[in-house]
Amino acid sequence: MMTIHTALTIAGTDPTGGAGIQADLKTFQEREVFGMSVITSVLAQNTTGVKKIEHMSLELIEAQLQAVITDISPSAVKTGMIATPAMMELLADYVKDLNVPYICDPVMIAKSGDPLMDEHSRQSMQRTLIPHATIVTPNIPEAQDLTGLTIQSIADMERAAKMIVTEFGAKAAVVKAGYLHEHSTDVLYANNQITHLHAQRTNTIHLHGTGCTFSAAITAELAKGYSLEQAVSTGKSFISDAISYTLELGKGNGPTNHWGYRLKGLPKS
Ligand SMILES: Nc1ncnc2c1ncn2[C@@H]1O[C@H](COP(=O)(O)OP(=O)(O)O)[C@@H](O)[C@H]1O
Ligand SMILES: Cc1ncc(COP(=O)(O)O)c(N)n1
Repeated sequence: MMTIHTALTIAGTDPTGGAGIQADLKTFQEREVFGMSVITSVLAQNTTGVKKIEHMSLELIEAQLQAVITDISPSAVKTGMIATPAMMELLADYVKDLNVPYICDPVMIAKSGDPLMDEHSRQSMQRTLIPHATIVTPNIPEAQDLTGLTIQSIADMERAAKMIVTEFGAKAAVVKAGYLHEHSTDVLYANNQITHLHAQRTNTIHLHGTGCTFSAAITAELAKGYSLEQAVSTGKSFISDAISYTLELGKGNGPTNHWGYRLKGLPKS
């Protein structure tokens, strides 16, 4: 019988489909992993920014989790936007007990600059979710916030990735280069080793949901049983194509192309 790989995302929503739960599910589907989702916050957002946020109650989040895990067990689990310390406490117990690869995308602010997490949640993330993570996937501002380091170079990214593992207890960390502008070399620290993930930088404003998409692709590959190094390398390739085969949708900073990976080798518009 065919093995079906499954992945669960626990995150907030984006009705325009570029970020959050929607981006995660599209990515899982593209990677041929059966996607499932638990919604923590409903957002009215689009490519121009976040208009309104409503958090789900802890009871509803837990009821969603129970509904999924008592029926279909996920081969890997990912968290994205987790806005409050109470949600983090609840989820930490679940990700620990699930005992499958856990990908923690420490979402703090949207590219539009809108905050997606309470100010006082930042320390909670370190204490609750990060110690259980198979891999943490911060962008530069998130890595700075978590470690207290100033990150301006690849060497700084290496220091931050190592610190997330050695001081906060995650198994691995990949610090993403998006905010650095001069390159898109991400830095992975896993199994006591630094790896640089290079990709051509695309000159575009359409970067809404890049972090969600990248971490969802890593989740899908870990769900299939690939190693951390293989999963992050496929994730990097997937996000690079999603960015370079841009769709130019929306009135602001548009979404990436979740089927870009399938267009490899074809001319870009
Ligand atoms: N302009 C770009 N060209 C190519 N890759 C990019 C570009 N911007 C971001 N990336 C890549 O997209 C992924 C997500 O990074 P980033 O945008 O920093 O995350 P986030 O969405 O969490 O802020 C990383 O692999 C990063 O290197
Ligand atoms: C629900 C949700 N989760 C995460 C992001 C971050 O997206 P970006 O990669 O653009 O910073 C977002 N805009 N919305």
